[in-house]
Amino acid sequence: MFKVLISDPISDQGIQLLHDASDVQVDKQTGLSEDELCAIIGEYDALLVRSQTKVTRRVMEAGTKLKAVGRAGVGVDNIDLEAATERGIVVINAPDGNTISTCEHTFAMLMSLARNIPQAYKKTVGGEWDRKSFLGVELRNKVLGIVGMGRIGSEVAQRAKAFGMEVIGYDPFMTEERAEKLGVKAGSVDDIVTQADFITVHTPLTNETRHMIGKEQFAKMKKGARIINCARGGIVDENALMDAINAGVVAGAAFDVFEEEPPTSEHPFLNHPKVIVTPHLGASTVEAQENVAIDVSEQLLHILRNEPFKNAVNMPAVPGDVLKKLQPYFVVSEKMGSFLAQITEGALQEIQINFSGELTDVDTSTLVRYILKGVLSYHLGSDVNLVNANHLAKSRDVHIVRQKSSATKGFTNLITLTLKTNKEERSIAGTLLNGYGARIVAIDKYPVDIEPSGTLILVSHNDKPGMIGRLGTVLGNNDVNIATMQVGRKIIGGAAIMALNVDKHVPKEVLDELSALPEMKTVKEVIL
Ligand SMILES: NC(=O)c1ccc[n+]([C@@H]2O[C@H](COP(=O)([O-])OP(=O)(O)OC[C@H]3O[C@@H](n4cnc5c(N)ncnc54)[C@H](O)[C@@H]3O)[C@@H](O)[C@H]2O)c1
Ligand SMILES: O=C(O)CC[C@@H](O)C(=O)O
Repeated sequence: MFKVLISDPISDQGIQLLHDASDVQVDKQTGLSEDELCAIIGEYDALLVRSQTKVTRRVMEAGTKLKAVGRAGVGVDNIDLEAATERGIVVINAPDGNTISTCEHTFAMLMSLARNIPQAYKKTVGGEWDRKSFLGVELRNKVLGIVGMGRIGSEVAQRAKAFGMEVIGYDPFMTEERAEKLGVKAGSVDDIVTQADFITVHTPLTNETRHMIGKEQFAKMKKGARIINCARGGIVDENALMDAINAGVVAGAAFDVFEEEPPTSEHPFLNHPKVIVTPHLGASTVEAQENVAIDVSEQLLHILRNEPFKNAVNMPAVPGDVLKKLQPYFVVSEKMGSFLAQITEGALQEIQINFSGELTDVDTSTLVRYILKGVLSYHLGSDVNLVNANHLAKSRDVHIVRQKSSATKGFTNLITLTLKTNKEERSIAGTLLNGYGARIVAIDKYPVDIEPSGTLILVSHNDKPGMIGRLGTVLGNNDVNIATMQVGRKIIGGAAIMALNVDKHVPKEVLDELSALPEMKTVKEVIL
């Protein structure tokens, strides 16, 4: 008999499947502290949670029989995936079940914002018949900017079109063809902030998306724009938004999610007449809660019964002998993918992966997963893992070309990656040097020798005297210390690159100052 613990309020209809299973005993205990959960989790084969239960490393360690953790929802921010992977615990989620509810909540917020419904309701029930203060705006012929055109963003676009809105969508994975299929105009964040009357964000929270709608974007924003966030707190900079509202640039905002949840009673959104809020209710519908509970219950049953399952968000099992050969390449593979994603511009179309030398004789599909994880995490954040990396690439029409060749350019092993986007094609090669660890040995076919770790600056420029000095002066003036530096060129005076390991994160203003130097082409910061 398998024992399943449900530790958050989850739809009873959704978990009926577990109740009906003759080989499963279901226990429900909600509101447990970490200590209380640790004290009982040792008896259970599976744990089913929503977002309240924090499934920490301690909980995983106490769960000595635990085979699976199921999250009835999308975000797995409350589950320590690394600890689960280390202990061989499969973590699954329900990525599709609450898409429509969250999309509809976004629209409810958008319309409430356009017509001041919460503010008008408050006054009316307070006894005031105020028909002057709440002049709204129509949606028809207005521009909606959608940042993040995944599951929810695409559904929002479809509904906006039914309201006669013009939609501009931005997503690094959205090609012109997909935009056309969805009936939206593909634009940049800049296009959205300068042209949109309503802006809604639907990305995960990653290093790249944190504060992606911030001070700089509000400074360029179309006057009177309205902002909606039903994705994750922190994608829109809350302080910068308040300043923009108070300065009269932004006409109003509707937020379901906050940088800190729940927000404190002093949070400026809570009593501002132009801001409307809900307590993370995007997925709170009968249907969504039933859907996610059904999806996750089905998969938990498969895992417990040792049957094939889907929606795993952590690592697949790798046979021991293969693991031994591949393990030394895991980190370099992922870092190479991340490196290349960070320096390549445009919508991703193809990833070419070539293994040579001693890597030609082994099944490298796990390394492919690490590479894809590195590439895709840059855009999709912590939602990407070794189990779903292939699927995510495929579902976004990213073509993966795997090759093996004997040409090693003198190295015992070599991994060469090429990313093709709608704007450019860039490549890097990396190796594991016996006794010296991982090295990037070529960038766009320029030979280099770079340790893939920490913070790097990658510069493309024209090979002219004085370039190194000018760059060093700008970094020195801004207190950025250079640890190592590599210069690569093919011909004297031609195109060249510089790669620098620096001791700290380089502020955007400093990167802009470097980009403005004569003969510079591109300057990118890479964080590994
Ligand atoms: N409020 C709620 O209750 C609720 C419910 C469900 C989901 N969510 C959240 O909504 C968000 C979207 O969920 P989804 O199911 O549509 O996810 P999804 O993975 O289908 O879509 C996210 C999209 O964001 C894009 N993206 C990543 N980085 C980007 C960037 N820098 N700029 C533009 N686009 C970028 C990705 O390419 C992807 O297409 C997630 O943060 C999710 O956790 C909130
Ligand atoms: O209501 C919930 O369970 C959170 C929903 C949402 O944030 C998710 O990530 O699925």
